[in-house]
Amino acid sequence: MINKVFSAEQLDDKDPLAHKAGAFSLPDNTIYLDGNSLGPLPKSAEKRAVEVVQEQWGQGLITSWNKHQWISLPQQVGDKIGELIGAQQGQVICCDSISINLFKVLSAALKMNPRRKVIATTRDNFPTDIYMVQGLLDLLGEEYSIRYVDEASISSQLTDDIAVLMLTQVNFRSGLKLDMKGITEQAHAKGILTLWDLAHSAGAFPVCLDDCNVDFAVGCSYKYLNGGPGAPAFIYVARRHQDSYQQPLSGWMGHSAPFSFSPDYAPDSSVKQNLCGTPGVIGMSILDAALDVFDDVSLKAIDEKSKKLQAFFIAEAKRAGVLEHFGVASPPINCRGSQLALAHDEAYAICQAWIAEGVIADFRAPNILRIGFAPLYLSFADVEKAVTRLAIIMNEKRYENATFQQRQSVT
Ligand SMILES: Cc1ncc(COP(=O)(O)O)c(C=O)c1O
Ligand SMILES: Nc1c(O)cccc1C(=O)C[C@H](N)C(=O)O
Repeated sequence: MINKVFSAEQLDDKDPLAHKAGAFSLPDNTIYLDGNSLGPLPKSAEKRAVEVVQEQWGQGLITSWNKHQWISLPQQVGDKIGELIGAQQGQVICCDSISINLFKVLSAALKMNPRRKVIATTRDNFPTDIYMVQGLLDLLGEEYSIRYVDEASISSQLTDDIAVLMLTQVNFRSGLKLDMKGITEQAHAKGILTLWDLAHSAGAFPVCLDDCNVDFAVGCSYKYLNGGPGAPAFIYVARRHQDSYQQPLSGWMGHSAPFSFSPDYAPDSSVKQNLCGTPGVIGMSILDAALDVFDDVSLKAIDEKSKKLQAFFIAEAKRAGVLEHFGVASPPINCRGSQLALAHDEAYAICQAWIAEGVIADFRAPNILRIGFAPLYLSFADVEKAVTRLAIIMNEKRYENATFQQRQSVT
């Protein structure tokens, strides 16, 4: 896509998103290739954190539930996220974590497809997705089971005993991006409900939940949405399912009238039913402000820049001889999300050596150096510097004999 006719400087000069880096508080002398794990701090979020703590909580006390609309934040933030994932208003709610939301949606979906007893997913799905199914199956008993389908040929493995097909659109390790529209259509043809995990999709490229006729989706906000560590997750329930949807974590915030304090649970008939207990207002307010970064940019432009950054990385890495040291564990650029996986037996040590040189990427077991490209704050000059530093590490084998933290560390 990019042949080395353009320098990093030229590419940065004509980058329509170049100004966006100014919206983030980024540390000096750090090149951040890990926004696919934890996005950096938007300045708008920093400002809101102070405001929500000092003014809304500190001064407003309990009156802020109404005065600052804390009570409707989950819907307000949900709808803002909805705009980024192709969902019309009233179908997305911000709450809890992906793991908890998976439990809610899976339980509800099984109830909606009662004659079928199988949840299908891929074995290489992110572990929590699989663990949550395993936990649910324990509760449901032997009648229900999990079935693993091969990521490379999902459609041909869809059978009419499957109740729910739970997939992550972008594989957390390889970056493989699944065909949401095609797979959803084929699942529906077999009477299967679909549940998509958008952890590595939301905020990274255009997602079209309504257009793809998806049934349910979940996702997190701490990666490409830059909501901060442990920021609340979200759930999408397609409008056509909201009447029959019933999730089992029947907390008072999902009640149709929580402040009636009735002893009997009566679920809200909207996506709001997914609320369980009191929302984490501080974290959700910070996320609300963080999402403002997307106000004047399109996901199409973000996707286009991501592809250019990735192509530039590959071109530079080839030129500097870096790629000779690695296997490429990701599919081609048009079949992957906003990340690149490079395989090497010493990937952990290489990642730590790169971090020591000011370039933060990820190691993912067993042997993947995972590189995330977040176009809102990453420049072509950053990519060039990152490759230069990786080339020195590889050519001089600087990762050998170094002592690093335990392999249990996060990156
Ligand atoms: C695909 C996917 N699902 C879920 C999670 C995590 O879920 P939770 O937000 O519950 O920690 C991650 C990463 O942390 C992920 O990559
Ligand atoms: N959610 C994370 C966390 O709480 C700590 C460290 C990393 C994470 C992650 O997001 C991991 C990430 N989902 C991944 O794809 O590897």
